[in-house]
Amino acid sequence: MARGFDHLFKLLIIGDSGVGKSSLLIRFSDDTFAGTYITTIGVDFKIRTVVIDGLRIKLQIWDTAGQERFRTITSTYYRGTHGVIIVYDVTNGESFANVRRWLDEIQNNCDVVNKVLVGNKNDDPDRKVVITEDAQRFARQMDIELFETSAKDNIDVEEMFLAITRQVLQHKLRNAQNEQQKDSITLKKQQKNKRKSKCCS
Ligand SMILES: Nc1nc2c(ncn2[C@@H]2O[C@H](COP(=O)(O)OP(=O)(O)OP(=O)(O)O)[C@@H](O)[C@H]2O)c(=O)[nH]1
Repeated sequence: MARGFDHLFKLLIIGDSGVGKSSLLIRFSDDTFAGTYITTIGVDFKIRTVVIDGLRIKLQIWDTAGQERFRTITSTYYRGTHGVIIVYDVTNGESFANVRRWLDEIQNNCDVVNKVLVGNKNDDPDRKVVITEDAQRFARQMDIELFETSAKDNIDVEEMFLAITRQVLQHKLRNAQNEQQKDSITLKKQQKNKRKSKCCS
C-alpha cells in the first residue's frame, strides 16, 4: 500500500510556560483558539500533512511543557527532532530573555540546526514589551528566522510552520545531494583504480 506522504518530519515547540505553545499548535492543526489556559503536562503531539513544492510532508509536532517541573520529561523528546520552534511572548520580557536558555538546551540535547524564533501574542500593541527591532537583532545574531505571531488572531502561524518545514526539507534534500555526490566520487575513483590495475597487468 502506498504511504500517504513523501517525508515525515518531527518538530518540537519549546519556550517558557504560558507563551502560547499549545495555542500555536492548535491554531495550526485545528484552526481554533480556546482562550483558556490548561498547562501542558509532559508533552502532547499533533499531526498535520502539508504540501511543499509538490511533496507531501507529514508533520508530527510535539508540544512540550514550559514548566520547570516537567523539564526532565521533555528533554527526552529531543530525540529524532528535525526542527525546533522556540517561542516567547511579546508581552513578557522575561520569556524573551529566557530564549538564550532554550537555545542552550537545544544544543545540549541534540544537533538540530533547523530552528525558528517566534514572538507570540503579537495582537495587542499596548501590551507589547519586546520590540520587533530588538528581537530582529537577536535573531540575526543567532542566525535564526524570526516570526511575530498571534495564535489568537491567526497572524503568521501558518507561515511560521511552513517556514520551519521548508527549512527542514531543504536541509534534508541538500544532505541527500551531498551523499549522492560522495557516492559518485567514490564510484569514479573505484573505476579509475580498476582501469589502472588493468593497464599495469
Ligand atoms: N492574546 C493572546 N493570548 C494568547 C495567545 N496564545 C496563547 N494565548 C493565551 O496564553 C495562555 C497560555 O497559552 P498556552 O497555549 O496554554 O501556553 P503554553 O506555552 O502551551 O503553556 P505551558 O503548557 O504551560 O507551557 C492562554 O490563556 C492562551 O489563551 C495569543 O496569540 N494572543
